[in-house]
Amino acid sequence: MRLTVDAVGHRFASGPWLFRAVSVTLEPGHVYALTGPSGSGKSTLLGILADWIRPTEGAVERDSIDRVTWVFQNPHGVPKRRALDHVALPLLAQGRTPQEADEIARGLLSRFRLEHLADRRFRELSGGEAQRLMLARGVAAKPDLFLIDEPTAQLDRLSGATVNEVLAATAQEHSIVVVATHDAQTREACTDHIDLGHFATETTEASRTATA
Ligand SMILES: Nc1ncnc2c1ncn2[C@@H]1O[C@H](COP(=O)(O)OP(=O)(O)OP(=O)(O)O)[C@@H](O)[C@H]1O
Repeated sequence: MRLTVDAVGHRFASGPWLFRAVSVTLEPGHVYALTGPSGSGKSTLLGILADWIRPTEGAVERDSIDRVTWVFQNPHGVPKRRALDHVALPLLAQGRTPQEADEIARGLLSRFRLEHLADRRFRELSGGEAQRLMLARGVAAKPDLFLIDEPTAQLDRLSGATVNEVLAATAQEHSIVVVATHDAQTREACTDHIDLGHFATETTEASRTATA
């Protein structure tokens, strides 16, 4: 399994180039931090990796990448459902028995430091707890490509720190993980770093300065 990004560049309609000549090879087992200034195209590049957006130039080669999971800034759960159920559901969908699913889900909750909250309803979780639950659920879904967009952006520093502490737990042997982030601590928690700022073009820089 591998994702090869070859000389990729993107601009929307007649807008400026967000980035050009991005070439990286992403492999399972790694957690890649994708950083860059606001508006540099981090979310756009995630969309390109997921095959939701066709890049203006260049190519993305997907070798055995079928299942893609996203975690967004705002954790979305079912308010009345227990934390445990959120993680067990993808396991049931994979054909696990309810007993197996619960057992694996409890292990994942513990990996993301949520074991004491297994029976808590989603609506009763704090922002940091809810975001950690989304990471646990994402791992349970066993995606080939796991995209995490600004996981700490909506959190205060303390809650954000609890998310950063467990971020490395998303690493899996059979999963490529990419985390778009502004947060220096989130970047530190990842195993690898892709700085989109390096791939900005002069035009992009000029237009950003002009609009700053
Ligand atoms: N569908 C679209 N059509 C036109 N412009 C778009 C579209 N999606 C994003 N953009 C623009 O492209 C630029 C990059 O957006 P993107 O969300 O990828 O940046 P980002 O680095 O993730 O930003 P942030 O860190 O603020 O979330 C922005 O100027 C945005 O307004």
